Amino acid sequence: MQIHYDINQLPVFKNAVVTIGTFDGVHEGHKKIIDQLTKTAQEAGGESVIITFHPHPRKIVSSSILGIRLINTLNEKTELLEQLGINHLVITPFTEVFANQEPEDYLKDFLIDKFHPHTIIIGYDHHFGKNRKGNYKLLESYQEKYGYHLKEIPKHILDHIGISSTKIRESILNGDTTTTNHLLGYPFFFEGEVVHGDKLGRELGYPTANLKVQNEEKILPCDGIYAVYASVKNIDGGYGPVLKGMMSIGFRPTVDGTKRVIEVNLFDFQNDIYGKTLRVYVKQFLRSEEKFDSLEALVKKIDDDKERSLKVL
Ligand SMILES: Cc1cc2nc3c(=O)[nH]c(=O)nc-3n(C[C@H](O)[C@H](O)[C@H](O)COP(=O)(O)O)c2cc1C
Ligand SMILES: Nc1ncnc2c1ncn2[C@@H]1O[C@H](COP(=O)(O)OP(=O)(O)O)[C@@H](O)[C@H]1O
Repeated sequence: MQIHYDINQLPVFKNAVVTIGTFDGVHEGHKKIIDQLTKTAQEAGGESVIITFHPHPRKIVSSSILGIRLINTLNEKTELLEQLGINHLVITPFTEVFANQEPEDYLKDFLIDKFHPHTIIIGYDHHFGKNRKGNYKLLESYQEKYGYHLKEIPKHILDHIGISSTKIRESILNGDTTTTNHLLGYPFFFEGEVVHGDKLGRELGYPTANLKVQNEEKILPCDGIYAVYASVKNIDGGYGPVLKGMMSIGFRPTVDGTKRVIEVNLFDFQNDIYGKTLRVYVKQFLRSEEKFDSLEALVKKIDDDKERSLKVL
């Protein structure tokens, strides 16, 4: 997959079959559209092209959803799309100027001039251009003039997809790992830098890598204890072996914690990984955080968490 960040330096696409969307989560619904994209491209003897936007358009055009948290960072989305056999991913900078183009200008100056599409695959309710005035009908009316084919993604599929993204965000925030991972088609994951904590973990017999998540847009699971898989990121950007472990997110009431921390204890692991990045795959919610009367009681519960984790991992 070729990734293009500069829309003024795009190659000349061969019979481009294009679809446009944010694809947050790259979930099972998105995969249906992408299947159709790659199939159509094959039939047309052309290249499959996904046009996506960054930052998320809703951050630019809708002040009410400024705080929207995303299932994937841009890098994660790119990585997931890469696995789906698409030829080109075009990451279009979504600016106010871009958002305020007249729909006809967006069609001519952006879609036609930059992509010369053979086919545009689009949802019946897709909107574009200033005040979201552009729609499927407008694309239909220019079909002959610009000579592209148009394929509509039917309502029932789009409804399903819209519901999925919202449902996935809700389920992540509710600790419903079963729904999250089922709709995504893969375990929800995030990354954080391993930072120093209170050094109590090792005394309890459970050292925990405390994670600082850099990307403020990334949605994170609700407070609680989870069974997880995790991989340490290498300097070259690759990942080490997948390890089993358990994660605690919360305020740690037993030790009178005052800020939310995310910490992971890895099984059969002894390395110093301060400063490294850890990717965590959130497999299953185990329980909510509790306040224990003693550290012994906490450790006993963590022993039990480990046993339960090993059963589901
Ligand atoms: C699997 C697991 C479960 C935990 N459950 C709780 C809990 O229910 N209540 C709580 O106060 N702290 C809980 N903790 C947090 C511990 O109190 C924490 O690991 C300890 O304070 C060590 O912190 P440190 O890494 O900053 O040294 C849990 C930690 C882990 C790894
Ligand atoms: N099995 C393990 N799981 C998690 N971290 C480990 C493990 N073994 C060693 N470590 C290292 O120990 C650190 C955690 O020890 P801990 O006493 O909890 O200190 P801190 O309070 O700084 O997190 C981790 O950041 C990591 O570098």
